[in-house]
Amino acid sequence: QPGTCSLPSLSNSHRKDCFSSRPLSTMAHNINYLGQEEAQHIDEELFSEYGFSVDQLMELAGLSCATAVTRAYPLSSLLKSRPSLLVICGPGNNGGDGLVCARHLKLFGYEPTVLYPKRPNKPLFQGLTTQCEKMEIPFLTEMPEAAVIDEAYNLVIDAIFGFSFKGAVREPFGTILDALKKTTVPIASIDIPSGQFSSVVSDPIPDQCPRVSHLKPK
Ligand SMILES: NC(=O)C1=CN([C@@H]2O[C@H](COP(=O)(O)OP(=O)(O)OC[C@H]3O[C@@H](n4cnc5c(N)ncnc54)[C@H](OP(=O)(O)O)[C@@H]3O)[C@@H](O)[C@H]2O)[C@H](O)CC1
Repeated sequence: QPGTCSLPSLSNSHRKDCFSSRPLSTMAHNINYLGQEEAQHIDEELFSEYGFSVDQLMELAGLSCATAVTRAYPLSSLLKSRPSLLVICGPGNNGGDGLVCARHLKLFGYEPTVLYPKRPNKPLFQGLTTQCEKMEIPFLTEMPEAAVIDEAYNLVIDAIFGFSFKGAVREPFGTILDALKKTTVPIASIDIPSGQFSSVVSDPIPDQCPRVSHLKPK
């Protein structure tokens, strides 16, 4: 749902300045999203009943997210001299969506940098990583401090965890989520703010605008 905005959660004026240039009246308010189990069932159905493949859905998800970023944060609206973005990718399919998103954002004229600390040993993710590298998208070796992120990047794309996150967060992602919570640049979350579905994590990444979910609203 590109452009979906939880306005009451906007407490920071800097973040607000960077939000979509579209009028707020065009944004959907009060949408109820699918829960974790429901989302996982739809996922299974798409694979088993409709014959979609993971890479097919991931490519669509990543492209949709990149397109939503171009609408919410057009190049002309960015505050820094370079169109720099930090894409943080987790170890599952949400992270794969992030790699696809980074590739398309580069094609759209942005300068994404990727942090991908835990890489699955699977051809799909290896291929997505190679494609980013071939497009000269830089990969960081460690999570920068919050102040460095605020200084260097216009926007963070949170592709850390989607609907399969559970339990207490394990390293290195605890440190990464803690640093993200201290940043003041906008964070655009792919699918859901990381940590949201956990009954253990009491403060997931703030639910900011835009949340780019490719799951249907209830
Ligand atoms: N529905 C669709 O059309 C599509 C959705 N896609 C995207 O995929 C994610 C869901 O992907 P999935 O791989 O199932 O899960 P996640 O990316 O959310 O996370 C799984 C990895 O996270 C690790 N994990 C889980 N909990 C923790 C924790 N507490 N601390 C640290 N790490 C955690 C987990 O590790 P394990 O060790 O438990 O294996 C996994 O590595 C969905 O949200 C969409 O964004 C696809 O693109 C396909 C289309």
